[in-house]
Amino acid sequence: MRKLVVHGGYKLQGELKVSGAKNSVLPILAATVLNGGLNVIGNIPKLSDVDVMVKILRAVGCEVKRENGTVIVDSSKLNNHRIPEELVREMRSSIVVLGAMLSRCSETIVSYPGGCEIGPRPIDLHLKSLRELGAIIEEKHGFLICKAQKLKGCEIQLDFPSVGATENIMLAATCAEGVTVIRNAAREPEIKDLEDFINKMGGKISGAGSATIKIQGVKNLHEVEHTIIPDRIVAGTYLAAAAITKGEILLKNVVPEHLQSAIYKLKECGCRVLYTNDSIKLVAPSRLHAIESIKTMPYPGFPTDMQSQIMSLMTVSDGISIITENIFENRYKHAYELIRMGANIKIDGRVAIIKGVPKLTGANVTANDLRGGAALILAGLVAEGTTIIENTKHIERGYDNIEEALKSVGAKIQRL
Ligand SMILES: CC(=O)N[C@H]1[C@@H](OP(=O)(O)OP(=O)(O)OC[C@H]2O[C@@H](n3ccc(=O)[nH]c3=O)[C@H](O)[C@@H]2O)O[C@H](CO)[C@@H](O)[C@@H]1O
Ligand SMILES: C=C(OP(=O)(O)O)C(=O)O
Repeated sequence: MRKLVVHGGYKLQGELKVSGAKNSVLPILAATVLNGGLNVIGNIPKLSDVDVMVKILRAVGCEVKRENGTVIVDSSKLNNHRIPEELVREMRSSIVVLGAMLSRCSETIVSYPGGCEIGPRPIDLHLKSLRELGAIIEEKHGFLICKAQKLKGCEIQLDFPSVGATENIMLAATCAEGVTVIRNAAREPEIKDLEDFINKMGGKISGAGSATIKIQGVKNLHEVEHTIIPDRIVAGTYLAAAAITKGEILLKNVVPEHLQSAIYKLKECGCRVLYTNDSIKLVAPSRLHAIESIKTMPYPGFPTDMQSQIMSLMTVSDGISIITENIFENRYKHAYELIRMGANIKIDGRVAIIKGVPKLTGANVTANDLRGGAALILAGLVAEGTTIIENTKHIERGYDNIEEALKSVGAKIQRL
């Protein structure tokens, strides 16, 4: 099992370029099966989740070439409708291949998806919506056997603005007969990126980024070239890393607009944050202030994917901070690891109360999920002594070489 060793106490200073967004690249790679042709996609991050999605595409018959940061997918020879179970179980977002495959094939078989353990992650909204579009889905022995002769556009009201369900509907409805309208759709920037990608291949989608998305089904799609948007959560993590070490950082290749809720909280804890259209500069204070209330919400609210990292900051802030995790039921496993490093945190259901301490101390800790792992790196950067983080495979799902990035701005961190 791989480990990261972090020697604390070094201020981060310098410039970092942000990689492409995991949560954009995964549904966009799934969308490459739609056109039955060539897809050239740039700004692809090196992530284990991307490796899994590429394996899924190859398993269904796509030809996939990877050259540096570009992936070229030729989906013209799709010849298998069964998605290998071991791949689907490796990550949650593999479920979006369902909508894309149903658009291309009259039948597809997938298992229930896996992913980080951050609480129950049902797919009822995905299945209900796909059924409303006309898919017949049987659930048997952990598999979903899905059939669709011709999907038909319809009006779909989501009970919750689920990111994955919104994407699955967009993918399935792209070539459906007639118009589909999604109400209470997710508004994340990655949804807009998926809309842009599908439209570039000839789809007719409008409204992404708002709560109502309209998809006019089309008969034919063509080849496409696209560049993935920067990862707002990676950007937020780097800003938090600079903040916790009392450092100063300039991020390039970033969309500040996508990070407004995180920037707002970083300012609330005393950081100076300046930005242009595609860069953000953060200057940390000599002591971070506590934040009275952080509540995770669907975009544009504070992202659940930044909750763990902001918690690390709060452990060494001046005062008491309160976090409420509204999206996932069990996303506080990192808190127990932070406590091993000297943090003062009380968890009560969805609420975490963090009393800032003057210092953390290095310890042996375990990354139980992706962002929890990132939070432990941040804590390690400021802790006295050495922190050893085990089980880093989760971190590799979402960060493209995080240790090299942090090293380049002054962190002392190595992989064992
Ligand atoms: C690959 C990707 O884009 N992952 C992101 C996506 O995950 P994902 O798409 O899985 O997240 P959703 O927006 O679907 O989930 C949000 C909430 O809705 C619930 N739910 C969802 C679907 C469903 O059918 N039924 C249901 O009850 C979930 O259990 C959760 O409580 O959005 C999450 C919330 O911003 C982020 O943390 C993930 O990083
Ligand atoms: C929870 C996350 O991802 P996924 O939905 O892919 O598990 C995340 O990116 O923090």
